[in-house]
Amino acid sequence: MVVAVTVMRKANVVVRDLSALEALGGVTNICSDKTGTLTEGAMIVRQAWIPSSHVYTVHDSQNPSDPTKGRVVYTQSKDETPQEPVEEKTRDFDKERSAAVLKFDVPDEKLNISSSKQPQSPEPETKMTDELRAFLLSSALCNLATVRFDQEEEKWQTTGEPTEIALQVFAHRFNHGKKTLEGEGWRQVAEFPFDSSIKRMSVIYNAPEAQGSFIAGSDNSIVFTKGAVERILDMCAFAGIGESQQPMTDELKESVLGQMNALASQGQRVLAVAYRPWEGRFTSKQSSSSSAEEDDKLRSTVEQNLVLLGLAGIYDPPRRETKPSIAECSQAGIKVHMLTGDHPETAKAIAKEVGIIPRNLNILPESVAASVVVKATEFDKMTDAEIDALEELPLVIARCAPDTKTRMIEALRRRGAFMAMTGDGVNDAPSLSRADVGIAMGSGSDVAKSAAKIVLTDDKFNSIVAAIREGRRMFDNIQKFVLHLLTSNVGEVILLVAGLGFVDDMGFSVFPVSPLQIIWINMATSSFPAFGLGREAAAQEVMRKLPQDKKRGVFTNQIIVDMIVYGILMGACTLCTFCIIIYGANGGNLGYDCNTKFSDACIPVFRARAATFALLTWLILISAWEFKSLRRSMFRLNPNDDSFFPFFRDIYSNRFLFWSVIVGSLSVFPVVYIPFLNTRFFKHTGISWEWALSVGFTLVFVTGIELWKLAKRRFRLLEDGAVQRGHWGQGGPEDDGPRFKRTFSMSSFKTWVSFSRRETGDSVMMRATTQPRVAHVPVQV
Ligand SMILES: Nc1ncnc2c1ncn2[C@@H]1O[C@H](COP(=O)(O)OP(=O)(O)OP(=O)(O)O)[C@@H](O)[C@H]1O
Ligand SMILES: [K+]
Repeated sequence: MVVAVTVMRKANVVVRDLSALEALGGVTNICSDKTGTLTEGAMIVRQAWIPSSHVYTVHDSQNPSDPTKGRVVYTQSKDETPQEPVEEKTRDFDKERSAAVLKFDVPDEKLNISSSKQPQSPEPETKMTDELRAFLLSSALCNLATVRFDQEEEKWQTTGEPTEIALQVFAHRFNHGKKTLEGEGWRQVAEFPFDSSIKRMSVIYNAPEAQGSFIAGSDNSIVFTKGAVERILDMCAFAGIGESQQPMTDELKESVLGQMNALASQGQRVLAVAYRPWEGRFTSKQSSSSSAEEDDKLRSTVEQNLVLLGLAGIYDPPRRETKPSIAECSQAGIKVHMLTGDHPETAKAIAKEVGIIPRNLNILPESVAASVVVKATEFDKMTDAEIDALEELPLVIARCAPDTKTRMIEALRRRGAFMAMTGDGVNDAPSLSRADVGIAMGSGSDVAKSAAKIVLTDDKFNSIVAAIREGRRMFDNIQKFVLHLLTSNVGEVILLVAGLGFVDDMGFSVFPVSPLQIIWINMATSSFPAFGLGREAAAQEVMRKLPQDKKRGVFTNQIIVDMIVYGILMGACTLCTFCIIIYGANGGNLGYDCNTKFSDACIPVFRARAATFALLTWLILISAWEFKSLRRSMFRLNPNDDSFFPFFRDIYSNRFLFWSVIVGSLSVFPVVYIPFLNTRFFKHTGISWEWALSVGFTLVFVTGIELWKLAKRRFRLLEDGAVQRGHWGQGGPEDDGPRFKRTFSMSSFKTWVSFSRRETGDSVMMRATTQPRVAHVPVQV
């Protein structure tokens, strides 16, 4: 366990409760946040849309905190509906988007070379307009993030939330950062902070003399608001400023929402930016109200009759490691759900990118496809019975509130799932403590951290998967440890109970092994190999089998049957050795009072004991090597290793186990031969030809175990459940299109051919509605 915790520290996982790590091994469902966990958490404003005016697009920016990198171009829209230019952009952007993931870590020099080679875009460079200025004012001022150039370190430093940093950096591109503006005389008079349940934030500013007049009268304060589009839009009465200002009609609303969908379906988080001139000066008396209720009332009077200034599309690329980790989960029989505060379209686009849902939802059966992506409001409206009636729980829940997370946990629990839940916010604490395993982000709030059992210092999703692998390894090793312990106990009990039948002339039962021998074996020799088993590395297939059954725990059928089979084998081997020496070689001479004293009459019994003791010790030690794998041969632990005899390398890979077995085996000799000690305490004596029996039966034992393992493999006895990947495997390459373009080989070509054949025409529909495709992943073959 301690070993495991140190390993996990290195993997950026802090385990606050040891049992949590083991529990993680049994997780069947992971509910993950999006921002920062599945994605980089480094956001860039990619597009800004200003009503009936312009679309600004940021190109070639790889560093999310550096406003000097990249260039901004805009597209003038002549039409009233700005749909068209953006659609043009979409193609261009798509290219960029997939590239963005790859580009993020590339050193700047390299990027500059490649970007300078690109033909210059014919699009006009940006010029400042009042509309843009108003948009920037609101983005920069309704914002708690800071962006500054650190002269000493020669790089851009940012603080604050990624969403806000993105907007602040965007404003900096036009020299409209908050610092600059406040330097010009903008003064904040009130703030209504962001809250993830209302998903918006507002501030009130007083403009410097004459500066604010282009959007408000010079004596007025100005309210700046930003937040989730649907919410802000409902509070807007107008869109645009100056001559192009329009009242907010249903039609206009539709068009803005359409615009938002266009941005969101590219995976961008879309924020609406708005403002409102306040009648006269907003005084601090109004803002320093006493009760929370009055605060709310004030807030709702402030946040109404707004003027929409534009939309900002903010992109947060998925982490490169996310998709493979999700695929790993899927192979391990673990489902990944995404619970995000973002808009459904954004959530859907990102979920597709990381492989939580298939790119083509049609490959799912209709009944499932309908509920893969749901909005939290829909989910919250459903009754428990309705949720339980769903064929599958949603994989993506958008616009998620903290309560939704708790409901999801309960729904999962009713289905017998064992779930891990991530969270970072203060109001995630209830769901974190209610989940079977709560995982907090290192960057998250302290409340979340103290409610969670596990903290990810690096926030990354793949660290969760690493922790699960570690949990499963621990579980496997505990199983091996237990099997080792119980097998030796069963063997000893069989030997001792059968030994009651060896009755000497006085009518006493002669012990086939003396009490001190047993104690010596249990304490001195067999405990070290047992610890050694606890340090075994993870088997290759730890992440290819179903999570352990929480109700069964360590005692699976396989462990119980193995324990009985190996225990009987051990008991039989040791009994045979004793019997051969007493009855075969010495005519059944059990001597006289041989349990207590050494005499010439007891020599046969003492010699038989020595041989039995040596054998028992060796069997227990060698079984530790055998239990490195429950199903694979000790002589071929790694099926992919094609060296002729990998035995010594495999055995030596766990040094501690190796040496404890070797030293333990050799310790038999002094124990048997040291005079006085042997006859007086261990009640055995030096032997000669009997060694052959000990060695021979050790070989019999190993052969027996190998045969049993072979039978288990051949007849698939006592297998762990195979992972059924259902309709579709998460994170899989299935819907990535033809894969052979990237790595062309004969076999990949064959799979592609069979894949495209399956995928043509109505066979898709057939598969979707009739036969779920099931991929069997064999376990421990
Ligand atoms: N600083 C902010 N100011 C105003 N609105 C914001 C701000 N940050 C986020 N939003 C809006 O609130 C929505 C949800 O944000 P929230 O922070 O609750 O999501 P999240 O929990 O960070 O997302 P995820 O679950 O993906 O990590 C965003 O989609 C956005 O529309
Ligand atoms: K979050």
